[in-house]
Amino acid sequence: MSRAILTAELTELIAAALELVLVQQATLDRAYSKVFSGQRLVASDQAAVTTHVGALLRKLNLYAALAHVNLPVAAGQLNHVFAAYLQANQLKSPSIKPLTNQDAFAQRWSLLQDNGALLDGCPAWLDKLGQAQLADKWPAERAALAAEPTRFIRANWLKTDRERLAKRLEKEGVTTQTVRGVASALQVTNHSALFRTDTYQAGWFEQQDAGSQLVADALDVQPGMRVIDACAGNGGKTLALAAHMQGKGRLLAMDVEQWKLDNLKKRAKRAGAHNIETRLIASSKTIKRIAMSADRLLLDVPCSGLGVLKRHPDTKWGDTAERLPVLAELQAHILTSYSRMLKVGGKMVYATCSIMPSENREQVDQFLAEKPQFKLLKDETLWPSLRGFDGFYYALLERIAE
Ligand SMILES: C[S@@+](CC[C@H](N)C(=O)[O-])C[C@H]1O[C@@H](n2cnc3c(N)ncnc32)[C@H](O)[C@@H]1O
Repeated sequence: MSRAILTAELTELIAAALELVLVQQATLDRAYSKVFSGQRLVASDQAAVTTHVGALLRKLNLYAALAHVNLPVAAGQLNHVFAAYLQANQLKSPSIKPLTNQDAFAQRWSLLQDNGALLDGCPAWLDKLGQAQLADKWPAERAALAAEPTRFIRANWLKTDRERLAKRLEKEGVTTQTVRGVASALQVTNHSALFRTDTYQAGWFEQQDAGSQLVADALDVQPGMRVIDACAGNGGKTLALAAHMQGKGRLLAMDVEQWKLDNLKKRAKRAGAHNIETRLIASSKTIKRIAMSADRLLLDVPCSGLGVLKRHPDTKWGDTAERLPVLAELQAHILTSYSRMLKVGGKMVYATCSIMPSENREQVDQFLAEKPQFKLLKDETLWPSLRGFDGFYYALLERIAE
């Protein structure tokens, strides 16, 4: 934990972010942008807010149980949960009273010690799903998903290399270390205001999890190719693909949300990625028009996000469980209908930020059973428990016939 005593100002910001997420159902990103807007906090204070909000949300059910509060947390009970969090982590705030005396609190703790899922901040629906899908593997992943996330950045090869980037960042007070096995990744090792650096403004790096960088690497993109990123979003992986292409060839970034493509364009400009074209998917015709045109195709499909819970713990307390069947249908649809954009001899990656087989290998197997013109070259689940990266899955497939 970053500090033992929280100021009243930080306490207020943390409470405001929690209220936005838990009572008003805002996403965590939205809540942060709202509470930080106009604040001009120093980097360490901003980090303190995100650290505490993240830590509380990762184990919300545990702190709620300690506070004798039921989920979903009602507005009037948020302070009890916050008080339980502070007391459990031996933190103090001038504006929040301890929940109870230490002996009574220790008694509450001791009653929960046998409940592994609760201690890992895992809701019952997720624990059931994880056990059903991952069996013996699940407890280690469940624990890893409750850990504090690591900050990774990707050196933008269009402008620099990893060593030059590390040196320039150090001069701006950002300390880093290289990440073994991920050629473009640096791990940020201090609480620094990354996005306020000149290095960032110059487009030398993007914040991107090391696992996400590996997914982009798996597509084996080369300069001069015709590449499509069909679920590009804000362009995290698009920009990594552009770096592999070194400005040569064409990279088409598509999505169903225009505002995400607009963000992507701004990021591409800063990164110096000039061979990216964006296109909104308005209907199935957008896909049909470019059938069999791509050497490489990335399908980074909408998913549950159950591999990236460290970074987005709010996912556990929203409506993810109810959305799973809808997502499964969408994933199968995208695989089947978007794969037609790939040329014969071309390769595609189907990827998710989930570690659940139902969204991953099972989708790929079902697709291959229906489409013998594709073959699986390899697939991999990036387990959060292994290297501290977020959890991802990718399958590399080749189109072998029309
Ligand atoms: C996992 S996110 C993509 C993340 C992005 N590739 C990155 O690395 O930053 C999935 C994206 O799929 C988009 N999406 C949802 N439905 C879609 C559809 N039917 N066709 C294409 N994209 C879709 C979402 O808007 C979202 O941006």
